[in-house]
Amino acid sequence: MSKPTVSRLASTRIPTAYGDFQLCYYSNTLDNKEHLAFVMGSVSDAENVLVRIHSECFTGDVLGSRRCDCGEQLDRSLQLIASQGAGVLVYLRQEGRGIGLLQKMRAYNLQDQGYDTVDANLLLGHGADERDYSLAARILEELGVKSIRLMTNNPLKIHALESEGIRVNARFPLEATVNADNEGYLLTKVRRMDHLLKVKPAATRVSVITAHDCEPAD
Ligand SMILES: Nc1nc2c(ncn2[C@@H]2O[C@H](COP(=O)(O)OP(=O)(O)OP(=O)(O)O)[C@@H](O)[C@H]2O)c(=O)[nH]1
Ligand SMILES: [Zn+2]
Repeated sequence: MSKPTVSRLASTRIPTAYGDFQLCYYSNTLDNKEHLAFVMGSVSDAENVLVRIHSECFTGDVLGSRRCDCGEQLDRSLQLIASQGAGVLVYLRQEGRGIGLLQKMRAYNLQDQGYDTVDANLLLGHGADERDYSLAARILEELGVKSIRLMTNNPLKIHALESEGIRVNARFPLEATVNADNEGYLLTKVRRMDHLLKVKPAATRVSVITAHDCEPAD
């Protein structure tokens, strides 16, 4: 099967609390969703660009839900990009790890009955994680990014990007604040999804395996 392609249809300046970003809107040949890149500084032809591949989470990103760490990761990654003066946040419309908002809401109800985030997906007839990173790779290529430092705790995301031809030179951990509502969820990500987090009891910070600096991606 041929690789999907992306086309940048528009780009506009978005001033934020962290400075000015360019919001780039992409069409693509894989799905009908509005995938985006939020770019600061000069990234074309650049090596080791600081990158976040963020999967849409309406409840966490927009509503500030404390069930997950998405909103905090979004905010922190924009802050980190601004602190470096350059970087890219790719915003993929893969709500609910690819199952969509409706099914994620049903999965939340199952979690309130005691199932974990993985089993809830499986009970609904979905995979644990249905995301695809091919469009993220094509967007990074379209921006001219040569190699990246990826802000993530998810090793599968690194492998998926590498298998799409992206050079991931380093991983930058993203801390999360543990609370009573997300503690079990974070623990499941560690135990069942191999996320690189050490979850301490609620009301403390999650301490990530390598706390503050980039580490080799492999
Ligand atoms: N199906 C489902 N999706 C969820 C749940 N909680 C968060 N999500 C979605 O999960 C996606 C974010 O994935 P995460 O597993 O939190 O993190 P990640 O992107 O794999 O890894 P990081 O790069 O470290 O953030 C977003 O699309 C959220 O909407 C849940 O309980 N069930
Ligand atoms: Zn979330």
